[in-house]
Amino acid sequence: MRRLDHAIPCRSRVAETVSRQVRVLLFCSMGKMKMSLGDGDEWSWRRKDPSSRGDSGVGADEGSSELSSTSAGGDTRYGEHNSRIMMIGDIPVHLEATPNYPLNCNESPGTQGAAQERDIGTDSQKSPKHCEIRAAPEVVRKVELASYDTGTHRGSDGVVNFIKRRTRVDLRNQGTTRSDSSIKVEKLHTSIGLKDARSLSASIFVNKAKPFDICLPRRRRLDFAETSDPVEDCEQTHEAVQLVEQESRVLRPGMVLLKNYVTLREQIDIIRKCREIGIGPGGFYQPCYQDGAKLRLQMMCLGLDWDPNTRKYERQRRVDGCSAPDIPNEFILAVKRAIGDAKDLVKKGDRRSNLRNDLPTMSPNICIVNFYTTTGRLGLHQDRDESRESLRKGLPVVSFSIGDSAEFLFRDYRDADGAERVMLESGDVVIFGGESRMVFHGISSVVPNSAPKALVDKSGLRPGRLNLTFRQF
Ligand SMILES: O=C(O)CCC(=O)C(=O)O
Ligand SMILES: [Fe+2]
Repeated sequence: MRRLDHAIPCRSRVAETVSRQVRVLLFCSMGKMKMSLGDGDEWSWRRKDPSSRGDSGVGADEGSSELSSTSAGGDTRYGEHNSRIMMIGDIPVHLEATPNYPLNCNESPGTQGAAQERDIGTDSQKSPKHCEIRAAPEVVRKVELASYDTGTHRGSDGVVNFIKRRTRVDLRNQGTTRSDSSIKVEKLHTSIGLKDARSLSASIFVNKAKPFDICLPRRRRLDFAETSDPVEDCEQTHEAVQLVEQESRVLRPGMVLLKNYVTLREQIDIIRKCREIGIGPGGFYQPCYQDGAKLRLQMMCLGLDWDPNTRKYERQRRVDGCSAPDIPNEFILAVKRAIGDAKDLVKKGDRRSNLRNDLPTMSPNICIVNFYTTTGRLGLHQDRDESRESLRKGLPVVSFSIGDSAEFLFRDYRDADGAERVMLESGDVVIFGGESRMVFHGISSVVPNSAPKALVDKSGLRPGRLNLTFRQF
C-alpha cells in the first residue's frame, strides 16, 4: 500500500488534451446529463470568501484568463484542501470539491470511467435532460440542460466539439442552498449564460490544457543552459565516489542508503526523461484523498498505474484513462545496478548476513514518480499494494532522490514522533526490502534551495524534489 487509506472520487475518461488540473465536462446522453468541474470531482459554486486566499500552486497556469482557477484553502494532514477560485469573467467563484459523489447521477463510482466513455460515443438526441448535480453536502441544485442541436458525433477533439455542436446550457437554480455565500446559479447563468456551453467549455479546455512541468519555463530559468554540452563537467568526481563509500550505509536490516549514488549526468537525464513523459498523456497529476484533500505532490506512474482510490495497480489510470507510460530501460538498468551495489555494501558490513534474505534482487515493473514542491511532503505509510508474492519475498523498493533535499522518516509503525530521520540529497538512493520491506516511511519536509546549482542550471528543474520509487509488482 502507498500512503492512503482513503479513496478519491471517481474520475472519468476525457479527451487526452484535457487538462489534469481543471476540466469541465458537460454532456447529455442516454437520458443522463453530467456536469463535472475539476479533477473529476464535482463542484459547488460559491462566491469567493473575501478572507480566503487564492494562492496559485506550483504548476498552476500563469496569467489571467477568461475562466481560470487556482488552488486555495487550508491544509489537511498530508494535503491541501481541494478548493479553487475560478474566475468567470470578473466574478470570482469558489469551487469546492465534493468527494464521494459519483460523477454520473446513476452510476456507482466503480463504473464511471467506462460508462462515460460509452456515453460519449453513443450519444443520442434526447433532450432536454434533468439531473441533480450532487454538489457539496449543503448545496444541492438541479440543472437543466437544453440541447438545441442535433449533432451526435464525437469530434476529433473529443468532448469539446461534442459540446460545441449540440448543447447550450441553461443553468437554473431549482434547488436549495443553506450556504449564505452561495451565489445563485442564476447569477452564474447571467454571467456565463450569454455565452453558451460551447464557449464555457472551450475556454476551460484551452486555458487548462497545460500539464504539470517539473522544469521551469525557459523565461524563468535565469541561467538555464541547454545540456547538449559536454558531459565532462557533469561527471562524478573521484572524491565524490569516495564520498559515496564513506557515507553509504545500512540504515537497518534490509534498508540501505547509497549516498550521492546517481551522477549529475544521470540525474539530468532522469529529469529530462521524467519531464518529457510527465507533460504527456499519463503524466503528472495531483492525486486527491477521498475527502477532497490533495496530496502535497504531483505524481505519475510508469509501468503500471497506482490508484490512490482503490490502492490497486492498473494498466490505465481512472483519472483520465491514460495508460501508464513505460519505464525507460535506462531507469531499470540503474535500479538493478543500485541493488547490486547495495548488496555489496551489506556484504561488506556483515559477512555473515544472508544476502537473499537481507536484500532480494528484483526487476522493476512499476515506477512511481513524485514531484514535491518545497512545501511538499508525504505522511508515513507502507508500500504494500504490490503483489502478495512480491511482498512475501520482500522484493525491495528502490527510491531515487533528485533536486532539493528532503527529510526522510522511517520506523516500524505509523507515528512520526520519534521516527528515525535521514536527509536525502540529490543523487541519493534508498533501498528497503527483505526485513524492512514493510517499513513505514515518509517525507516530512523539503529543504528549499538545496538542490545542486549545476543540476538546476543544466536541467531547469523547478524548485522541489523529484523522487522515483521502483517496485516489482
Ligand atoms: O519521496 C520519497 O522519498 C518517498 C516516496 C514514497 O514513499 C512513495 O512514493 O511511496
Ligand atoms: Fe512509499
